[in-house]
Amino acid sequence: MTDRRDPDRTAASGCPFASSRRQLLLGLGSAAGGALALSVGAAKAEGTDGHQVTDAPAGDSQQAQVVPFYGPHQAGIVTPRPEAGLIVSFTVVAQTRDEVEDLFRRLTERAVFLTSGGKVPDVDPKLPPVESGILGPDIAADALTVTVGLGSSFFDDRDWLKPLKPKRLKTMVEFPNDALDRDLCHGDLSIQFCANRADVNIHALRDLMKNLSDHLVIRWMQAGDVPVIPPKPDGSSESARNFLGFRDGTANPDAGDTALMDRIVWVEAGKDEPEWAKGGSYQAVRIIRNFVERWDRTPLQEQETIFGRQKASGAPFGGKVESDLPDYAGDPDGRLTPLDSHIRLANPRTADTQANLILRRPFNYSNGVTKSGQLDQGLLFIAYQADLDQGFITVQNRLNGEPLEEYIKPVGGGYFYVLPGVCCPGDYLGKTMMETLRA
Ligand SMILES: C=CC1=C(C)c2cc3[nH]c(cc4nc(cc5[nH]c(cc1n2)c(C)c5CCC(=O)O)C(CCC(=O)O)=C4C)c(C)c3C=C
Ligand SMILES: [Fe+2]
Repeated sequence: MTDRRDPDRTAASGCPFASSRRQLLLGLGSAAGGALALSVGAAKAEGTDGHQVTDAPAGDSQQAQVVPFYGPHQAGIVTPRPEAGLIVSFTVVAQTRDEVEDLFRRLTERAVFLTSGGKVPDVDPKLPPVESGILGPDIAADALTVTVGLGSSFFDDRDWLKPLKPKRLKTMVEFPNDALDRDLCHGDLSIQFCANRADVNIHALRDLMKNLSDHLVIRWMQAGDVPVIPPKPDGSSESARNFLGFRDGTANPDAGDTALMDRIVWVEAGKDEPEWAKGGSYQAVRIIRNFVERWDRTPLQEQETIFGRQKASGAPFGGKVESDLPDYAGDPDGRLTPLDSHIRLANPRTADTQANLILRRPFNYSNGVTKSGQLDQGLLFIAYQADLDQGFITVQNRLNGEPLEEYIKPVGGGYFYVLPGVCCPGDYLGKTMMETLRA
């Protein structure tokens, strides 16, 4: 276990987490492996950012799982990915400094309650119930995380905020294979909900909608899920499959590696970003439809060539198991792994392209059927990086024109800046930003 405390924060913040050990997440080999640590009843595990995953005293072990809200970074990024995900994009009505501060304070207050769980207060039956009631009178945390990001328009539409905009935050523009539906794109504020069950995410959303209706209006949303696969008896783990039948998450950077996450995911002090943004991260969201009927009629060999991996095992060509590494240096002409395969374009594994690593946290989605009778299924792609240009945008530009494009169509999404974490009671989301303005 390594102690990688951030000396700046430890000294300056006085926050309780700052002096706690930031252990590696127990048994966490990858983001997918992390999900295992959480779901398979690890009574207590600590993420790379000081978020301890604990079991609360009541409820069954799954429902009682708490991913603490407080920490230098928001939870829901390097913390284990549970089964259900939901991204909601909002238009923010709040305009003035006081209104925006009120939004952040109340959003923080609700997120603290929802992510820790508790009892719904009784109310005079002549009044409307305090909340939806869809989880019953005892709210279980169920590993819920609530991760808040801000879109470019949030800064652009408020003159007083323009000077504080994160350097690389911009409005997502169309890539060549995109067919973006503007009703499914962008937004002032994003909330990523992740939990063991979809109804926990919906409950949290309903709570925020009820309590923050004066500040937030939903623009679009997309839910998804991904099975959490328990580790094998020998301790090894396998990634869940996407709706094209391939294991997805295999080569994701290790979310348990603090130094790596500090380099590729978190905006740190000293980078050319506003000081307030330290501890945050860029979030790229893409709703990518999969043409599954066409895919299911494509020969297996062609499918594998498109991805550059074996479908059954997830192993790279020439390898046996999912965790084997592809050897591109020994295959410069792409005889084994085609140069235009998805994995080779996404990560050519050269010294230079180490700067383009991203942390993926995708979910599969199924939205029923289109008007023309095709299954409307795909990938809710979510990725985090310290530098949006070097990360998602560079990787997507390398993927432009890839053979996989015949089977996928990005239709929505957006870019957001995930706010730094909330250290402790009294702190609130966006406080560093708001205090910069008041200074
Ligand atoms: C711009 C970033 C990426 C988009 C968009 C994207 C879409 C997408 N991916 C799959 C399926 C797989 N992706 C895999 C690996 C992989 N994908 C990206 C990036 C994007 N994918 C990266 C950086 C990597 C890792 C490459 C590496 O380091 O070797 C894989 C292989 C297994 C894995 O490592 O996860 C699959 C399968 C789909 C279906 C999709 C859009 C619908
Ligand atoms: Fe991919």
